[in-house]
Amino acid sequence: MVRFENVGLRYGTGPEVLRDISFELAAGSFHFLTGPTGAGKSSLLKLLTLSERPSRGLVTLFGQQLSKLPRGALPELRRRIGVVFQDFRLLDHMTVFDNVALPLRIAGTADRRIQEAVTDLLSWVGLGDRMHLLPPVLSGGQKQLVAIARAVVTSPQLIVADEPTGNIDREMSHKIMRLFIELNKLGTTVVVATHDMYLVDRLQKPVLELYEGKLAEASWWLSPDRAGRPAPEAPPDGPAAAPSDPPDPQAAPLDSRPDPRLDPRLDPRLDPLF
Ligand SMILES: Nc1ncnc2c1ncn2[C@@H]1O[C@H](COP(=O)(O)OP(=O)(O)OP(=O)(O)O)[C@@H](O)[C@H]1O
Repeated sequence: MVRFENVGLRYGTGPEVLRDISFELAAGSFHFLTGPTGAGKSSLLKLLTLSERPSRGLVTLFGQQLSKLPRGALPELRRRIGVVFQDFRLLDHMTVFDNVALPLRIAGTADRRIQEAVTDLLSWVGLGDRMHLLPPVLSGGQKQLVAIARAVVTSPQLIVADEPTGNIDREMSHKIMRLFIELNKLGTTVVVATHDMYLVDRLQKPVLELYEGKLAEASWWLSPDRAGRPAPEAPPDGPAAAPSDPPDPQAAPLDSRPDPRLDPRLDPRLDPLF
């Protein structure tokens, strides 16, 4: 689905902000992208969403090597990618319905089909009663849900989300992540950039970790320093621990977060979506 080989990126004549990036994402996989501020997460997502071209190295998307494609071929590839931007990028003068309908209208979808698809999707994300409002009257989380609905309405093969849970409360974050998990279950490949290590630890999905423009060698869902215990040996083809592993009673508490054993809503084993 996605393959990066020794990719580098520089903006203009500036220094390389991404260096020697190599990884592969299988179709239908779910990955987090983490790293400190300025590590290069958004830049990597720009490469993934074809907003930037690499300064060096090879990027292959949907089996097509980008350097071999003429610029005219990019729009067709872009239509296969749903992007959720950090700042939503909703059109404030258009209703929630029209924002979500826009990609379908651009694709020339028939009105009746648009009506059906957008209404269903907005109900699915819990905004069925907000369809005719303008974005400025929505909460941050609701805007994020609209942005996600717009990104997925065309059933893209790849969804890329930049900080989709930034500045919203825990409950809404969970709701948004559940949406991505549902879409992933339907076969969509998902990449979510986040600073929220709580979600990363809870969801137990593979992690791409960026530091100063480079990918960390081993990128698994749980780092030893976050768990307060040594990491188990990572198998070559899977995460360091099975998602179904029971919590380790000897493990140090995960900073100040609530103990999931005391709050069933936070226990991944009790939540079929986690
Ligand atoms: N358009 C641009 N022109 C020049 N430099 C840029 C541009 N966009 C990003 N950079 C630089 O690239 C580096 C990586 O930035 P990027 O936004 O990718 O990091 P990030 O990990 O997403 O950060 P954050 O977590 O704060 O969103 C930074 O040094 C930044 O200043």
